[in-house]
Order: sequence, then structure tokens, then C-alpha cells
Amino acid sequence: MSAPAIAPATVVDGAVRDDDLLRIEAVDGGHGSTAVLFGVSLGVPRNGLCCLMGRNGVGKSTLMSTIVGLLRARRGRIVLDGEDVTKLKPYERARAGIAFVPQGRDCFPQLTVMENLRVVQEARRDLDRGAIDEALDLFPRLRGLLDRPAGFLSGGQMQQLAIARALVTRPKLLLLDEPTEGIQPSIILEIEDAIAQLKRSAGLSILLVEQYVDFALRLAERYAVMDAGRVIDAGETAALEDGHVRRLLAV
Ligand SMILES: Nc1ncnc2c1ncn2[C@@H]1O[C@H](COP(=O)(O)OP(=O)(O)OP(=O)(O)O)[C@@H](O)[C@H]1O
Repeated sequence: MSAPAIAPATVVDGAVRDDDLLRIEAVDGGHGSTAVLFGVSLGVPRNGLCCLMGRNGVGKSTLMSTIVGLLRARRGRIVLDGEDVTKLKPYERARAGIAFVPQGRDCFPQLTVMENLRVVQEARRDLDRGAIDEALDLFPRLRGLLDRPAGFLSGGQMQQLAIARALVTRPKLLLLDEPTEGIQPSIILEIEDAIAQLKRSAGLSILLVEQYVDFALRLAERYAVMDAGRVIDAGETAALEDGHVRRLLAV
């Protein structure tokens, strides 16, 4: 049987702009022999937030892993602040300014909150102690928990620690994969405040994967919706009609 023809990438209007900090251009990718992403083009504005939405299994986490280099892009380009990072290793992309908070939060459960932060700092000699203080300023709740092992934190506290760990690297781009998942509403508000504050602080752009549509749209300037490994709609949130994204997600 002959291989199926590869469809040309279709770029949805408004998905990516020339001056975006992160430009994902016509990327194909997946897991081993399983193709998941098909010609994905998407941009994250400078000092802005793009929320990426879509039902379970459409490829959002696969795209995040491809951006940080845990999975290889089979076709297309990933450009960060004008630098083509498509072929860089994950640690090289981290040094180029990409930080990732995966689903599941990825902290060391036996280490205390402070040790979790120091591990990141000590792995990177270019980082100074001030970076930890700045990250803690954003999440004051963590200051009272510095000696507590991360495994004894609540889900919301753990999420705050995971974001703080990412910020210790002083990234240009922060990738957040479903930060509200399984978290109580009061802590979701704290996380929303922290993300809003991060956006205001100069130099940070955020790609947020989120199923909680209201949370995502309150924070975002740009949105994109994926279905079956493709971006099917994207644009400025300011121009969104009420209910438009929900209708797409219900497809
Ligand atoms: N390690 C893996 N090996 C093979 N296939 C995988 C692997 N991880 C995910 N997939 C498949 O890739 C597709 C996209 O999954 P992905 O996790 O990227 O979707 P998602 O949109 O992030 O969904 P969710 O919101 O449930 O996390 C799914 O069909 C999934 O089964």
C-alpha cells in the first residue's frame, strides 16, 4: 500500500504573526510512529498570553512536548525570539528561555519547597539567588511552607511551586499545561492573579493549555483551538463573540 499523501499545512488567519515571541510554523509531530500533529501553526505574542484549547486527546500536550524538545518536530519550524530552536536539545531550549510546567506539576516530593527551588538554581550557574525571591514574591503562600516536603503540599500549593520553579530560570516563554486541573476554586483565583501579574512583568510570554475556558479567556490576548492534531480556529480574544469557543469545543 502506498503512503498517504501529506496534506499541505493550512495556517488559520490570526494564529501566528511575524513579531510573535514564539512562532510554531507548520509543525508535524507525534509519539514514535504515531502521528499526532499535522501542520500546526501558532504564535505567542510578546508579553502576552495565548491560550490553547481543545478537547481531550487532540494533541495539546504533544505540542507542548514538541516545543520544549521532548518530542521531535518531523516537519516545520519552531522559532523563539528570532532563533530557530527546532533542532536544539531540551536543555538548550531551556537556556534559550523556554520553561515548561507540565500536567502533573513535576516537583520532587521528598525535597522541601526551598530545596525544589534551589535544585533548579544550582543546576544553572547563570542564575542568582534573587530569582528565587522573585518567584516567591509571586506566591506568598509558599513562603510559609519553605521547609515542607513538596509531597505534603495540596494540589494548588504544588501547582504554585511548579510555576515558581519554572520562573527561577527567568524564562522568556512559560508553557503551562492545565494549571487548574484538580485544584480548588480559591487557589485557582490565586493562580489566575499570579499569571496576570506575570504578564504585566516585562519580558514574559505565556502559552497556556487550559480546559477551563473562562479562566483561559480572562487571561489571554490570543486564543487557538485544536481538533484532531490541527489548529481549527485562532485569533484575538478581544474580537471573540460570546460562546464562539464553547461552540467549537462542543464540536
Ligand atoms: N506516549 C504516547 N505514545 C503514543 N501516543 C500518545 C502518547 N501520549 C499521547 N498519545 C496520543 O497522542 C494523542 C494526543 O494526546 P495529547 O495528550 O497530546 O492530547 P491533549 O489534547 O493534551 O489531551 P489531554 O487534554 O487529555 O491531555 C492522543 O491520541 C494520545 O492517545
